[in-house]
Amino acid sequence: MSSSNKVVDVAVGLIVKNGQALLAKRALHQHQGGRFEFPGGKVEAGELVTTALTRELHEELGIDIHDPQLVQRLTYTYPEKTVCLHVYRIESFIGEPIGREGQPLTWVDLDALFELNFPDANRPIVRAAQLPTRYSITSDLYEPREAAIAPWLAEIAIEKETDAWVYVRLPSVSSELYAMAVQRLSMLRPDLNLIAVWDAPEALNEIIVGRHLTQAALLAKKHLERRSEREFWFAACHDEASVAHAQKLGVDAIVVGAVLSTPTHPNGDVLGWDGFAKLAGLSDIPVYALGGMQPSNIDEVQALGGFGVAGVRFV
Ligand SMILES: Nc1nc2c([nH]c(=O)n2[C@@H]2O[C@H](COP(=O)(O)OP(=O)(O)OP(=O)(O)O)[C@@H](O)[C@H]2O)c(=O)[nH]1
Ligand SMILES: [Mg+2]
Repeated sequence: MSSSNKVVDVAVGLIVKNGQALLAKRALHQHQGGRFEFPGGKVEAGELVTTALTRELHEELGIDIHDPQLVQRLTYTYPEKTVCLHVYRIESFIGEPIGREGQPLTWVDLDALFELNFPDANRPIVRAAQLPTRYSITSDLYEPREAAIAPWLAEIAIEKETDAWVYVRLPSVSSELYAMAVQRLSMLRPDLNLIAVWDAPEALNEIIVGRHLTQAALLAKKHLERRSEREFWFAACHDEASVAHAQKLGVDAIVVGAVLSTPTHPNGDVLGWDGFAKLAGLSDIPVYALGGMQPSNIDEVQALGGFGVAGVRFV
């Protein structure tokens, strides 16, 4: 293999403060010059990726970072070279960032990142930057009829935190009733980022942020057609084959479980923490842990290579 075929590992910092990300502008003479970038740089031979991240952000910005969280590993082939961007979210650092190499810096609202000119590899980073660390799931209607929507809404209205991402999971209902429930929830709680089941009616596209594939639907899917760049796809994965397929398909994040047994699924197949760590390690995209998870499990989940927690009842 000639050296030009080698994958260049790059440590990339998604530095977030007050809902904004720190960007630099690449110099014109650089690869993908003149475009915005997330600060970072090449991993040196024999260097740990996190060591490279700490070094690069110190060299480029003069800051010392704490507790970087792996978001994704993104491989992209440019005409000139192939890069693997190891993207870490950083919310804690010491020092005020300055462009120590003369590069201009700016803070940009996370949802405005979609509008900017980044290196071609970066589109998935912009989407991943929007993802929450909590993936909330609804309980089902108590029975599959319209009258059950009102009490269901009342529960959700008090249960879900402001701006939560909520997967509307109603396995028992028809698609008409499903659409009605999602529409009414979106009117009652316009702040929520609603995720519909993968085959929900197209009429919901205006009010949802994305769709969720069950593992069976994921495995049956050969292509993923994103309706817009801002449409997020999630998929449930319970084994290695589904984790691999989700990545091949290009979904944005996966929900892996069941990590622990729960009252609602007492006899289901349980991965345990070891099983979760194994699947999370195989994933280059963000992984949510599902099954007996609470927001307080986030540190444990992230220590095992996960990104966030998923669950029906967060307290
Ligand atoms: N830092 C950074 N690099 C990116 C991004 N997206 C992307 O494709 N890259 C690519 O990753 C590669 C390495 O990044 P870099 O040029 O920052 O490397 P570096 O800091 O070590 O710079 P140097 O080699 O000029 O000293 C470049 O080919 C660059 O185009 C991004 O968002 N941030
Ligand atoms: Mg750099």
